[in-house]
Amino acid sequence: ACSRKNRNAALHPLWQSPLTIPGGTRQSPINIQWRDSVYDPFLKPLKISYDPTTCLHIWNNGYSFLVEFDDSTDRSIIVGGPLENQYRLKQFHFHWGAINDWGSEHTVDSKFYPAELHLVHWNAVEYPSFEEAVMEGNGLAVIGVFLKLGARHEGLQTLVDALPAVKHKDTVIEFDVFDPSCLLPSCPDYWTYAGSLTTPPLTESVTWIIKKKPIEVDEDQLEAFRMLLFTSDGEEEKRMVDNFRPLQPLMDRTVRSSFQ
Ligand SMILES: COCCCN1C=C(N)c2cc(S(N)(=O)=O)sc2S1(=O)=O
Ligand SMILES: [Zn+2]
Repeated sequence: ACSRKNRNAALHPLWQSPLTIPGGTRQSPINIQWRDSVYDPFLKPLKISYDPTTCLHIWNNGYSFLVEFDDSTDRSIIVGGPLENQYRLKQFHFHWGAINDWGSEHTVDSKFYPAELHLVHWNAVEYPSFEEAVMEGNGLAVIGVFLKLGARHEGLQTLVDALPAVKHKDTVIEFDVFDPSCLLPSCPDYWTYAGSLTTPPLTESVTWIIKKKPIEVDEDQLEAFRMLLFTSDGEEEKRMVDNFRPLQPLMDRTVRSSFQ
């Protein structure tokens, strides 16, 4: 069913139409209707322990910029929350808009934020590799954090200062110490639901953990994201903006909250 909201979502050239995989019953992103979310008292607090020295590099993959981590050991993990196992940090990336009125993938009560951070983790307890975990229903756990316009974020600035070096698609820069927990809000509250990757292969393998509180970044920091390019060096320049997927139908899913 193509709800009114879907028609409003910016249809990005990458998504000629709201792409859903045939038979997809748990696609992401979704609108989180606060009053329809169900408080689950059995949800545990999410425990996050990242080792900043596992940070490897920043990579412009032509869709977003990814900060990738060494996931060969359990040095950077999350556990608890809705998760049965511990999950290893693989990478984090962002989605953002051309202007501040939109840019996030998830919405809350149909409100878009100017950007959204995704911290991608995989279930290394049950699966031998990230590639295999991507194909399994409980293979991935992604923490989503909304970014709102406000004060300058000092932790993010070290990342922003490196972005000019990865302006073009398929450029990489070494980035060897960064603690992504500085990008998380201090409030422990989150929503959680069963969903999918929001970019191809769109596999339905993600336990989403969406933080209720946004972090604040300033206009210059959002503009730094917008000066990245989708295109390689030498190609006609296309600014990397609006790299978010349209909202997908909730179907037979319940969004649970860790808070009342
Ligand atoms: C074998 O690997 C297949 C590629 C999987 N990945 C690529 C993405 N585009 C991607 C998007 C993700 S998102 N936007 O749903 O967090 S997570 C993620 S990912 O897990 O890092
Ligand atoms: Zn993402």
